[in-house]
Amino acid sequence: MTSHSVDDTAIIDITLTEDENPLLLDDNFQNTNINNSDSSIHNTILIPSISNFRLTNILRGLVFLEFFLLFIIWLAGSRTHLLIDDIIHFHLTTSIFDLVIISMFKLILLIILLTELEILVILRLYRPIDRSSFPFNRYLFIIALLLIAIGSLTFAIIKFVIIFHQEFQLSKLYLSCIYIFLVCSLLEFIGILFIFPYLNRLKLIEQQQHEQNRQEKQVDIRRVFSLAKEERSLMIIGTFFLFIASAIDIVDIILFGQIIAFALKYESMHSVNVIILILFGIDSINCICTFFNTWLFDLAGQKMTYRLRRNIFNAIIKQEICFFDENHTGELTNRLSSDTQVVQTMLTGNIAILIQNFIHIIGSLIVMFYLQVKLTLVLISIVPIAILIATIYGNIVENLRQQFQDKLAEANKTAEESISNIRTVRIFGSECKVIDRYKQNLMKSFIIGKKLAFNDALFSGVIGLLTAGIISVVMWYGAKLVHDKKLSIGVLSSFLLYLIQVVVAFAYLASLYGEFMQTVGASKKIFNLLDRQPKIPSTSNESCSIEPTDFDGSIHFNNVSFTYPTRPEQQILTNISFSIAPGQKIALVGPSGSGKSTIASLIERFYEPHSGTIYLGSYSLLSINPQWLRQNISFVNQEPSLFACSIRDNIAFGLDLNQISFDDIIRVAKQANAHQFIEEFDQKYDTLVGEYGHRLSGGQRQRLAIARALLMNPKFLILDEATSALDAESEHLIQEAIEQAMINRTVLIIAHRLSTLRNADLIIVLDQGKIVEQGTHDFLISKENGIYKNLALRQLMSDVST
Ligand SMILES: Nc1ncnc2c1ncn2[C@@H]1O[C@H](COP(=O)(O)OP(=O)(O)OP(=O)(O)O)[C@@H](O)[C@H]1O
Repeated sequence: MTSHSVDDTAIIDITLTEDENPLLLDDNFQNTNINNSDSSIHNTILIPSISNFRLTNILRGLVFLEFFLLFIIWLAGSRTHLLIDDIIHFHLTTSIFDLVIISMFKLILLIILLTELEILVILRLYRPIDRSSFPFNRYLFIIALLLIAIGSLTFAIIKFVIIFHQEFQLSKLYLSCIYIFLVCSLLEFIGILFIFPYLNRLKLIEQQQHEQNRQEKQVDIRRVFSLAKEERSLMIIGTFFLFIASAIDIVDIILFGQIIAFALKYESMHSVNVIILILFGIDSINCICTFFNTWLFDLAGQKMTYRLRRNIFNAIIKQEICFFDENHTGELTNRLSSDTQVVQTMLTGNIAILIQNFIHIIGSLIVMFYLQVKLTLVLISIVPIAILIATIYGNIVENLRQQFQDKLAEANKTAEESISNIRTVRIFGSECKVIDRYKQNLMKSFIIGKKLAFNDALFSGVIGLLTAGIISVVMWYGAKLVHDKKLSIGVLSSFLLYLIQVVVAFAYLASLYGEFMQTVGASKKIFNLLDRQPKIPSTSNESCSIEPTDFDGSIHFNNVSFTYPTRPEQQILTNISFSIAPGQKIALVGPSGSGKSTIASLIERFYEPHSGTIYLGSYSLLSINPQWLRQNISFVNQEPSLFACSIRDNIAFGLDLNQISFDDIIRVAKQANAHQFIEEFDQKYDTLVGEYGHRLSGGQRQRLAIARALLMNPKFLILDEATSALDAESEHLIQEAIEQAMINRTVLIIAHRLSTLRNADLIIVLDQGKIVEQGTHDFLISKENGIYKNLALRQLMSDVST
């Protein structure tokens, strides 16, 4: 495989055998260019957004530079016989041939592994399920890369330590080789540590390319941090206090060491007293700084979450109706509650811990180098191994944690569904069934939870063991130095306290990694929501801003066909054409599922037709301001849902309470025959209706919904089965109200009770999404074998039998 660039485009050439090539199986893969040549197939994948300045290329360049420099210095610095001498009489302290050889192998291995890893990640993206095509896991590649980097760094440190303490002088060229090798090994190690986030980023870029129609922005670290952009100043001031507090932690240890040193001298307590006083003084400052940094970071967190939740809610509410068909309510509310919480914890709480531990590590290492160079070098040579183990294990735990969250979310969905449908559950006596279903789903999360508990404990154990190991090694070496009279006990004590601080800080950082990955996951979901542009706008924009002042209530359907996006294979409406003249009363009838409510949804622009046009007056529905549309077209749907507030607020829901008088509310309630039952309640119009209006009867809910629609004073009124839940008396009263409300407006009624449609100007009969008959009641009833006539007869017979 080779990698090169064309303008801003990176092309990755992949040579695979026919069996191995997963891309060949993917019909949808657009940018694959396949050239057959004998037994191998040469594919070119075009990836426009992968920069040449990517981490893998920087690492490739670095190992190449390292080898090149070492090789040149080795060649230039040795005369031919010395060059051979360096190989034949190789010795760790005097030869540099080993560095050249290691860097050469490193060059070969790193280039192969990095390249293979990149291919693996990119290919897997296109065949995420077919794991059998990939014999190697990407983690294996990463482990191999890390082992190489750690091996090289450890070798560099050992060689550095050994030659640094030998008696004889080494040439400058020789020393420069050691320095180059050490610095490059360190940079390579750091670079490889970043390979995980890099690969995730690469994956994101690829996903973006692959799903071009989805407007997902790349979630990188910078973007996650941009969430707390407005709280930057609070966090900067907080960091200032944090910096002082952390610096005091470091100074504290110097003072502890001095106290031990003075105490060991058995002299007067004066010096100890002075140091104790200083210690108390600076620790008091430390407490004040800790108060300020905790307060400022927490405040920033609260502000950020407040803003983020508001923005997410705005984004959710503006989405088109189809979005809500596709997404579960529980998942969306989860974005608002737990995902924002995860981001808050990371961006404010954990950032403070990160900065504090970082300062502890850097500050402690500086002081440790100052106190004892050799001992610090021993520590530094062990720490990378500890980081490697902690990182690998941290990833395993993190994967489990992710699985646990997913399973728990599934269980929550079941619980939420059962609770919100509790009446249906009770009617069918299905309590045991839903309890069992919840238990089964919960069990799945519990099984992973058990593994997680074990692995969490093991992780703590591993970290503890590593800590103990590092402390033991450094203690042993420190004790040896004290024994050899090369180090004082006071310095060793301070050194050990610093050591503990460094090790604890590393342990914290290792545990933060998992949380950070969780934050990236949560932020990705948040950004997907924030970035998502509704496919149907809910407010006006350039394409839909018309507010027809001359709208007379007429509507025209011209060859409209439609399928629901969530069920694209089922055609719901086919070539529907009809016109509703101003002030007409039109009825839609037909068997259940024939598409009547769908027509109403299209007029409300909940969905858009796949072909054909709907006109309001002389304007296409798509060009009209959606807010204007909702003010002029009211819709009372089959299952009117109310909000958990007062009757008055429910009736006034679509309008600003300051713009309407209480008299208006009473007037429409009277029109909808709701006034009488409202007056019978103790608190009348202030009566609370409960969640979804469950404290009212079905008929009462419908009458309130009609009153709510009438208050909007719409030019066009849609009544979808609006009288279905009423008894004969109420239905009669409602019919009267509707007759009244129809004056000066156009009405579209969708009703099964054909007897209520006698006075309709036009009845449109639908069957399987097509208009099969239309005309007045008398016309349709006179048709031999007509669908309407059959429906009417069937209804008449069932009315007689009941
Ligand atoms: N949100 C949706 N997503 C996918 N399919 C839907 C959706 N809403 C309705 N459908 C399907 O569209 C078809 C027409 O439904 P619609 O509600 O328009 O029928 P209807 O004539 O009003 O029926 P009814 O008289 O029983 O209310 C049905 O097959 C239904 O399953």
